[in-house]
Amino acid sequence: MTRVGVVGATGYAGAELVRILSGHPDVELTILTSRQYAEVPFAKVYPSMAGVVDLACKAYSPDQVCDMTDIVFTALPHKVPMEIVPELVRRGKKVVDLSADFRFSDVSKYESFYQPHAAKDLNEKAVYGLCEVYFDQIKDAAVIGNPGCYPTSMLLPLIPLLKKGFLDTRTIIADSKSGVSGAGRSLSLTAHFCEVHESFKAYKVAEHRHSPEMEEVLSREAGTQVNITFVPHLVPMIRGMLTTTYASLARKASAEDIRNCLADFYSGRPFVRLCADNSVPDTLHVRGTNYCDIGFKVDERNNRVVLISAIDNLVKGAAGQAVQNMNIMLGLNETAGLTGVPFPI
Ligand SMILES: NC(=O)C1=CN([C@@H]2O[C@H](COP(=O)(O)OP(=O)(O)OC[C@H]3O[C@@H](n4cnc5c(N)ncnc54)[C@H](OP(=O)(O)O)[C@@H]3O)[C@@H](O)[C@H]2O)C=CC1
Ligand SMILES: CC(=O)N[C@@H](CCC(=O)OP(=O)(O)O)C(=O)O
Repeated sequence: MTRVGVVGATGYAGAELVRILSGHPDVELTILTSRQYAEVPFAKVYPSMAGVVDLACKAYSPDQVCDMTDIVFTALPHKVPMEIVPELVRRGKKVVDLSADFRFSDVSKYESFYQPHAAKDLNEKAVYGLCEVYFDQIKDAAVIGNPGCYPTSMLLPLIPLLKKGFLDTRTIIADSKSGVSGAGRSLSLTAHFCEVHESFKAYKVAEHRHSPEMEEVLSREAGTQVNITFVPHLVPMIRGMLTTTYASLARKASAEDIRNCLADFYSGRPFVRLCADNSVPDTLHVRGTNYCDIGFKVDERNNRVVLISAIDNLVKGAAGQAVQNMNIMLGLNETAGLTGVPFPI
């Protein structure tokens, strides 16, 4: 059995990793870390895990984590992983990092939207873990920069069409709605019940830190600089993310052309589902799963395509994709641990 540790296990993304990994057939969870809950049983922090997870959290110690693991997930705030991941890798561990610290090829972009980078050499070797696009590079990677939730939901429908030249790359607008768990477990006024319940608002309009992440990947895949306008919204639900992306067509394309392009690209890929004609993705249909559901409409009057995608921000947008990356890195079945049947409602 491969031994697995989760650093930052008590946050929402970390806890979701614990949920998925505790049901994984090929790995054993050996260590969970947290500062606030050191020595506290994980099932006391998350009572739903009683009888499922019997580990107590530990304060982070690199020696202990290295002794007890073969692969480590870091589910920590940005900036913390770049301080600890280099030592883990030096000591032979594979790492899947859920923060933005290892997502950017161009470190200057990271630095202009986040902070100075303290592990530039390692960052050069890291692979962007968008599994359906970078499978071959992920197989051999020592460090994965697990994609952001908004980028995952927006890149999956766009990339196949971009690569086939269907889109006018100057016209892309993406509009996303996220559940509040996307903001993490730390207390904040923004995520306060009275501030979000019965509320629906945009935030960081055209200046969210995920825009440069999306643009870097889109530009790489299109072979030309792509700039987008991205507007995130917060909606009063716990988990789920719905993204609507609008782009002008660069050439005439029918609904059949768009469907064939998406279907070809994702043929045989277990976690991307194309919706039937005239039906649209719904966050309810992917709740708790690693699926990304994609629907689209060709707006013929305006020569535009409208793409709609739904993911669970904590699963395909974070922990599920991280486990999918681990499976690919370890040569396991890509779906191992991720095949739970969706809730019908
Ligand atoms: N929530 C989501 O939907 C998504 C999250 N992510 C990414 O996953 C990572 C974790 O996010 P999320 O779970 O939401 O965040 P949370 O705030 O819920 O959890 C953060 C975790 O890190 C620990 N932690 C916090 N500060 C530090 C620190 N300075 N040093 C060491 N440990 C620390 C916390 O435990 P303790 O304080 O006890 O140490 C906790 O376990 C982030 O990088 C986030 O961007 C990515 C995609 C989606
Ligand atoms: C609803 C909400 O607040 N969402 C977070 C993004 C989710 C996330 O954790 O993204 P990273 O992995 O890049 O940090 C935000 O807008 O900051």
